[in-house]
Amino acid sequence: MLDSMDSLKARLSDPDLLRTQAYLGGEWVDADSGETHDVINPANGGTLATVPHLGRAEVARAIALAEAAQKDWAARTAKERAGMLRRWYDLIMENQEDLAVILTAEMGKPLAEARGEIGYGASFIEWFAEEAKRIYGETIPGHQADKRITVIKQPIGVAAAITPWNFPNAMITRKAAPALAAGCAFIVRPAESTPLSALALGELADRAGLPKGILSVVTSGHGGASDIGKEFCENHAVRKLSFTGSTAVGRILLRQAADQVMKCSMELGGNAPFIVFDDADVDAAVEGAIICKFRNNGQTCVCANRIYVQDGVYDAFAKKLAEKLATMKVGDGMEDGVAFGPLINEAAVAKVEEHVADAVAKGGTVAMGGARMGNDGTFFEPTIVTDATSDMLFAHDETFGPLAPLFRFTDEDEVIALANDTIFGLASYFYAKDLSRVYKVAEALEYGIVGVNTGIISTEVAPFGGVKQSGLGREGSHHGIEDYLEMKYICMTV
Ligand SMILES: O=CCCCC(=O)O
Repeated sequence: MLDSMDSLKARLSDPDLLRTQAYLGGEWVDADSGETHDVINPANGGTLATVPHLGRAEVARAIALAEAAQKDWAARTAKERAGMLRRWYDLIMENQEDLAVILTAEMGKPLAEARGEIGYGASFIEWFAEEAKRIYGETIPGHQADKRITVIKQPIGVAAAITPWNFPNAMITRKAAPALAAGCAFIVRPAESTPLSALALGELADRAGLPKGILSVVTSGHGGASDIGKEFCENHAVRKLSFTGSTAVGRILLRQAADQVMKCSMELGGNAPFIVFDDADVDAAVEGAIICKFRNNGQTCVCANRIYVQDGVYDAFAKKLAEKLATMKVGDGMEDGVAFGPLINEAAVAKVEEHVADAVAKGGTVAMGGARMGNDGTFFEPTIVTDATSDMLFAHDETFGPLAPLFRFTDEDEVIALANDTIFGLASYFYAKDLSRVYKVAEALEYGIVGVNTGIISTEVAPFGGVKQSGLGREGSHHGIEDYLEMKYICMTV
């Protein structure tokens, strides 16, 4: 059982990957105040490590070091930057198992899923190492006979990021890789519950030879995020902020960043609809729903939050979903065969409980699960609520847990209106076979991402991001590097 630093170290082939100091300008440091905070294993409540609780002063130093290092980094050839990123990628893949163990220990997702996240996270580094060499400019025919116009793209400068606990590796690499490939310096404040994965990435970046100051990992505990967020937003050297997390926090950061007109990328909340039409392959839809609703135990911004099933297949879908879920094991993510780990903390469990109780009070039926499990850890049964209706909390609020509410619908226009009836617009999914329906529905859904006959939409090659209050900007794909670049137009008289 991983419930202490010693037990975690003993499980690693390379215990030096377990870093417990912040990585600031290429050095491993403690907080000026000496304060630390604990990193807890959600599967058993054990303390895995303590890491520094940095304040604004240390973060300001990281920013100054980043600013000092960035111009040299940007002046290197794209090939040089790409080579270093490629070394970082190789080291991550060589250490995939250890990184997955660290990730499972601090976050809870099953080890197989953690291995998948390490591969997914690394894929952004591989991808953007290649994209570094394709930051092309433009020539534009002059507006006068003696004019020549060219457009070049340059790194924006120092980029800062605040990342979430649910993907402690991939949400860092998806931001760091395009930033570094573009020639920016990058500082990340990882979530307070999952700093160890971030620090391990820092260790491997160091081994890959990234120049000092180009990457910093600044850790802090409860309450520290808002201080660090303020430093990121108020420090004039920071020219770009990228955030993945809740819409509520995203709004605060956007307001703060407005004072120095900082470029922002925001990957915020979702409330993904998952629609199963009568003409769908129901078995495929059940498979898709399991992956999409229960990935990371429902704790993913692109997880289905509302499952709409058409009358003709409603009962069959509900039955098959319950049968499949009944075969899947809940437990400590380090154990073999576990499909669903613990939720991240007590508050997460309380939210699922609240959504179940609210649904029951409003006429919903708990067809499966519905309760927390055991006395230790933060485990919750995979849950299905049938007879879900639009007045229930989960219709408008992301549950972020293993609760699948099944809404019944009859008509295509009706379900599109229901699916779009939210302030969010990140991911959506539907299952159908009729080709004209597929086109029509895909176009009508007001979301940045639409999965058609698939429950998995995440890949480094596609632009990930939302519309409405789900965010600004896109991550991944060839578009993902643009957020870290500025265009400069040069007008020349010849
Ligand atoms: O919660 C959001 C993390 C995004 C995970 C993904 O890339 O699929």
